[in-house]
Amino acid sequence: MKALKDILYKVSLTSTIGNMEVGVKEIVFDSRLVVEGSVFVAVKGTQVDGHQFIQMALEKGARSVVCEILPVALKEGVTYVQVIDSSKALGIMAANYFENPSEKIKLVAVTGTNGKTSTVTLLYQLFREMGYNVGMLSTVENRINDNIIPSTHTTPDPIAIQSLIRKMVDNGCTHCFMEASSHAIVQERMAGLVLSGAVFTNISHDHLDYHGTFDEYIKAKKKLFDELPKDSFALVNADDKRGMVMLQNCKGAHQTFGLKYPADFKAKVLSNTIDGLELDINNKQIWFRMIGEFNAYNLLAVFGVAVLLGEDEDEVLRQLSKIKGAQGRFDKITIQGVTAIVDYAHTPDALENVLKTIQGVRSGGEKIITVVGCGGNRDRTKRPVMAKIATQLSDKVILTSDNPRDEDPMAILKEMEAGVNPVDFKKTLVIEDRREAIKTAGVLATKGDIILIAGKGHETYQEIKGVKYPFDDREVVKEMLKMMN
Ligand SMILES: CC(=O)N[C@H]1[C@@H](OP(=O)(O)OP(=O)(O)OC[C@H]2O[C@@H](n3ccc(=O)[nH]c3=O)[C@H](O)[C@@H]2O)O[C@H](CO)[C@@H](O)[C@@H]1O[C@H](C)C(=O)N[C@@H](C)C(=O)N[C@H](CCC(=O)O)C(=O)O
Ligand SMILES: Nc1ncnc2c1ncn2[C@@H]1O[C@H](COP(=O)(O)OP(=O)(O)OP(=O)(O)O)[C@@H](O)[C@H]1O
Ligand SMILES: N[C@H](CCC[C@H](N)C(=O)O)C(=O)O
Ligand SMILES: [Mg+2]
Repeated sequence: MKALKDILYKVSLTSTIGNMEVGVKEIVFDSRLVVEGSVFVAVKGTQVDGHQFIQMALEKGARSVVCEILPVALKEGVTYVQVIDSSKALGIMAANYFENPSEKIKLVAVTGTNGKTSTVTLLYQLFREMGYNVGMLSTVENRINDNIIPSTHTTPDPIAIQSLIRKMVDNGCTHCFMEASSHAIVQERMAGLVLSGAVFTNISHDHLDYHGTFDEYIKAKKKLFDELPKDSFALVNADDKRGMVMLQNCKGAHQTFGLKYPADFKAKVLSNTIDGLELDINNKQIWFRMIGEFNAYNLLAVFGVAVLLGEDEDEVLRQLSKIKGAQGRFDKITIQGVTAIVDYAHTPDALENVLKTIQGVRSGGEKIITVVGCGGNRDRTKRPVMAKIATQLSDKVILTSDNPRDEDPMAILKEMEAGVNPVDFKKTLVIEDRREAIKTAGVLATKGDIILIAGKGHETYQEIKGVKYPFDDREVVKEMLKMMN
């Protein structure tokens, strides 16, 4: 068992009371999960302050406490450690507890509003194809080589991150690709990790419910780059005007990718069809199975990371062209001439990109029918914007439920409807039940039409009032397309 003082190595301490040699069985930040011999870390959360639960943690057998504010009454025999920032301490303690696995692996984090899952999945698939043992932490799933570990967050809590990376190292992984959500960065879930590099995909409207303002949201992303070590790389999208902001004061090697502005990793789109993309990268013409300009960015970011990690350019491009990408991202199902696309676009920017991509690849007068909703308990400001984009860029739109969570689905739909221009009322339907909405799209479609089902991608549930009911857009689409036969 490790001693508390070793687990606190590199943590900024304010004061300590009691025996620092006390053994630590587990690090716990939720009092309900305390086991005998744990150290309880009291974290100020978004809902409650973990300091309230110190007493409960001690009753359940915690032998030491790490906190920002010491309790008024101290318990005999307990070690109390006061720190400046408990969330940060938690990350560093988790790293020490698991013996700093991120120092033994090439760890690359990807941040940005859209494209994180797509980029880390492509990286994971590419490095697997190139014969490496690889780990991945993503919204869809976590992986240690071919072993799948279900994912609960885009970026898990620090204990889960460190324990997963420990397992990766123990299983011989040389690389790990992970998503860094803005929530995770602000909440210090990334603390204690040693990164070989970080990637910035783009930034647009999302999560303002959490960050308050767009500036705060940008700052959250920038924090990842501010904290990069000297021997790492910072690879940013040169075509996103915040790309350069990420690089200000960043100690990592500055690297850029893009299609428009001068960049270290640059490409030209030669063709963009419903079957794939042809890009010119360094005077080599390569065909990829991914669709849409946004995927050109993801592919370039992946190419850049691989080259910066020392891989051979030609080999990377050869292997990348075979790869199929992440689940639920532009997933295409075609039956009887009708194409349905299931996509995780759940932000205005992503929805606009996907619809413009579909417009760009359709060959003639086919209709675009879009089924879309917005999640409950999440950023409300995006609701009217997404409805507006959907109606402006489609021939027919069915507004429906996403994950209503604790909100009234019809109230969410009203907020979406408020964004629809009067001229577009005629093409807009509101159907609360998502299955019915998807099936109605099938009824409205004729041969050649393209149906976009946006917002839930890979998700296999629909969350309503705390219950996750089984629901998979891809399965419902298959039912719908069969029904059309
Ligand atoms: C809003 C948010 O981000 N919350 C995350 C946060 O919880 P919190 O600190 O706010 O929790 P809290 O309920 O206020 O509790 C504060 C502290 O008291 C402790 N506690 C609480 C109750 C008790 O009885 N005893 C006790 O000790 C809690 O364990 C916690 O340490 O820290 C937890 C541990 O890391 C996360 O699990 C939790 O994610 C919640 C479930 C969540 O839904 N998060 C979403 C918004 C999220 O993180 N999403 C991003 C992706 C977003 C995107 O890009 O799309 C992600 O990375 O997944
Ligand atoms: N580089 C990109 N730029 C803009 N849109 C993108 C990009 N890559 C993917 N998208 C669109 O955004 C959607 C979400 O992509 P992805 O899941 O890769 O993003 P993410 O950043 O992981 O999202 P989340 O924060 O929810 O985990 C995709 O379904 C696609 O529609
Ligand atoms: N990681 C994002 C995903 C949103 C996906 C969408 N289907 C929704 O439920 O709003 C979140 O939790 O905000
Ligand atoms: Mg993701």
